[in-house]
Amino acid sequence: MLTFTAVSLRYPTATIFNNLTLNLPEKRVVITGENGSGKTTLLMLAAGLVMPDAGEIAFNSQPVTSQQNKRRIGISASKVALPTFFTSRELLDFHCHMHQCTLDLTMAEQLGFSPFLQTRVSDLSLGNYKKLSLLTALLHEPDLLLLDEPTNGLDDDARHAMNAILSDFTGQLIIASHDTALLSLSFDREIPMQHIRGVS
Ligand SMILES: Nc1ncnc2c1ncn2[C@@H]1O[C@H](COP(=O)(O)OP(=O)(O)OP(=O)(O)O)[C@@H](O)[C@H]1O
Repeated sequence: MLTFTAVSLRYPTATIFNNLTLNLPEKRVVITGENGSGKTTLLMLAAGLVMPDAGEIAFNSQPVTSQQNKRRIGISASKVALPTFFTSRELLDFHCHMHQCTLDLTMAEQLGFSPFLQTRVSDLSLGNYKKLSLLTALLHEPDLLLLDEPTNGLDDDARHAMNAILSDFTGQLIIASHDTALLSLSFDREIPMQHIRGVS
């Protein structure tokens, strides 16, 4: 279960969260909202990649920044940039080394990514970069998977494959999206950002 307790975050231009308390016990959650409403920021906080000014964010009762949770959490978001100097395969090897997992290329094959494993990350097309980002979120079999607009940039075949992969995912899944129509998934809870920020 993911919990935000009295979380505040202010950027120079705006207060994004003000004393937000939010419990997410549901397995499959989709967060909706217009551009700039704070969806990505919420996921970045949940991944421990953005620090709140105040408050605590925990997964299964431990801070998301704990060593144990770093291995349990997977995130794919455009703001999480991939190192460009690796080939895709090198990056996946490195990722699995860091997360102590064995590299299984089945998902890469499902997403139609196999022909691009030897391509340098800097040279990937937008859609293939997205696939690689999704692979880095998924390969270590996280217990909490945070996906920002997971279908953005994917062609039809890859989108179907992604939906199938996510249907089989057994951990907690939190998706941020302004276009849920492209996700053929059922969710236990849909929360508009307006509501999250309104109750904060
Ligand atoms: N590092 C930052 N510094 C200052 N402001 C930021 C920073 N990151 C995000 N913001 C601002 O915070 C607000 C929320 O941004 P965020 O990216 O979380 O929205 P979003 O709902 O994911 O948007 P989109 O649907 O366009 O991806 C925006 O006004 C954005 O400009």
